[in-house]
Amino acid sequence: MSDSIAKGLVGVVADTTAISKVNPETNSLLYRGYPVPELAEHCSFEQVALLLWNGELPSDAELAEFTEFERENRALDADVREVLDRLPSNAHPMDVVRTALSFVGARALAEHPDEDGLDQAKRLFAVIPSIVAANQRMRRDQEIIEPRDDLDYCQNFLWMTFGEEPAPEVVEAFRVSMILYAEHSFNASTFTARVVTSTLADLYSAVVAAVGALKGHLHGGANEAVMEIFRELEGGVEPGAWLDEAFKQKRKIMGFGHRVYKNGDSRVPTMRAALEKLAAHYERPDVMERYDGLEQAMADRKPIKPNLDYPSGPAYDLMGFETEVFTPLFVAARVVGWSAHVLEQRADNALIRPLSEYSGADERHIQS
Ligand SMILES: CC(=O)SCCNC(=O)CCNC(=O)[C@H](O)C(C)(C)COP(=O)(O)OP(=O)(O)OC[C@H]1O[C@@H](n2cnc3c(N)ncnc32)[C@H](O)[C@@H]1OP(=O)(O)O
Ligand SMILES: O=C([O-])CC(=O)C(=O)O
Repeated sequence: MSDSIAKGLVGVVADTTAISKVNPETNSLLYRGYPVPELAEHCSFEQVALLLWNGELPSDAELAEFTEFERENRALDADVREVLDRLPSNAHPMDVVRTALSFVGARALAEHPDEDGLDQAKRLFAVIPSIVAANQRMRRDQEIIEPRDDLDYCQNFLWMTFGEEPAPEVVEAFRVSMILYAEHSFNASTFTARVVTSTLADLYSAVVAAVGALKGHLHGGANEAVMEIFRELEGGVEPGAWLDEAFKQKRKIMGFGHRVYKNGDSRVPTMRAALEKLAAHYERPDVMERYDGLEQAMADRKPIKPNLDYPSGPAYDLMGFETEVFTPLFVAARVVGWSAHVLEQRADNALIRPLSEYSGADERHIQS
C-alpha cells in the first residue's frame, strides 16, 4: 500500500463548509459561528434548525412561520402507517425509519416534484418524530398517539412516545440532546449525504443513505451500544475489572474515542450536565456512579475520552426510550445537519469520486 493512501480518509480535508466548525485544539464546536453550549442554553431546537439551514438565527416572524409549518406536517397519514404495519414487529427501528423515509421521499417527489430542498428538509424534520414515536409504541403493543399542535417539537415528541405530558426536566434534557446531535461537519453519515448529493440525486435519497451510515456502532449506533455496557455494569460490577476484561477480549468500548477529538468531545460536558439533572429528577444516583466510574477507569488505563453517545445513551434510557430507538432519535436531530449539507453541496457541487490503488490479481485471461 503506497504512503499516499489515507485509509478511512484520516486527515483528509475533503471540502470547505460554513455550517459548523469542529475544533479539536480548543475542544469546541460552532454552528454558523455560535458556540453550541450557548445555543443549548438559550435556543429551542426549532431555532437551531433554522440557524443551521439558513445561516442566521430566525426572526420572530420566521420562527412563527416555521412553527406553523412544522406543526401542520407532523401527522402520519394512513399510507405511512401501513408501511410501519407491514414491517416485522422486531425490525430494528433504524431499518423502520430508513424504510419509512424512503416511502415518504418517493411519494413527496411524485406529488410535489417542484418542492425545493429546504421545504423537503422541513417536511422530514416535522414527520420523523411521529415515525420514531409510533415505532416505539408499536414495539410495545401500544396505540399510536396523534401529535398535539399546542406542544413544541420536543414536548410533542415525548408526548407521542409516552402518552403523558413530560416533566420540564425531561424536556430540557431532550432539547439539549437534539441540539447537540444536530450537526457535526463531515462525519460519516453527513459525508454519505454529500456523496449522494454530488451525483445530483435528490435530498430524500441522500437522507436515506445517511440513515444507513448512522446505524453502525462506530457512528450513531454507539448510543445504543453504550446502554448495553451500562447494563453489564449493573449490580455493583467494578468498572476497572470490567474494562480490563473488555480490553483482554479486544472489545471497542462504545461511547469512547473520536476520529477528530482526541482530547475530549466538546459536547460531552453539556450533555453530562443534562444527564446529571435527569438522574437527580428520576432519583437514580446509580446512573452517575456507573457513568463516572467507567470514565475514570478508562482514564486510569488509556487516554480515550467519552464522546457524545456516552451521556446520551443513559439519558434516553432514563427518559424511557427503548434502547433500539436511541439511534432514530439521533436521526431526528441529525436530519437538520444532513439537509444543510445537502443544500451546501448542491450550491457548489463537484462529483465526489476518490481514486483507489489496485491490490487484486495481476492481469490474467480465460483459458479456452
Ligand atoms: C456521535 C459519534 O458518532 S461519536 C463516535 C461513536 N462511536 C463509538 O463510540 C465507537 C467506539 N469508538 C471507536 O470505535 C473509535 O474511537 C472511533 C471509530 C469513534 C474513532 O476511531 P479512529 O479515529 O479510527 O481511531 P482508532 O480506532 O484508530 O483508534 C486509535 C487507537 O485507540 C483505540 N481506541 C479508540 N477508541 C477506542 C474505544 N472506544 N475502545 C477501545 N479502544 C479504542 C484503538 O483501538 C486504537 O488503538 P491502537 O492504536 O492500539 O490500534
Ligand atoms: O464527527 C464524527 O465523526 C462523529 C460525531 O461525533 C458526530 O457525527 O456527531
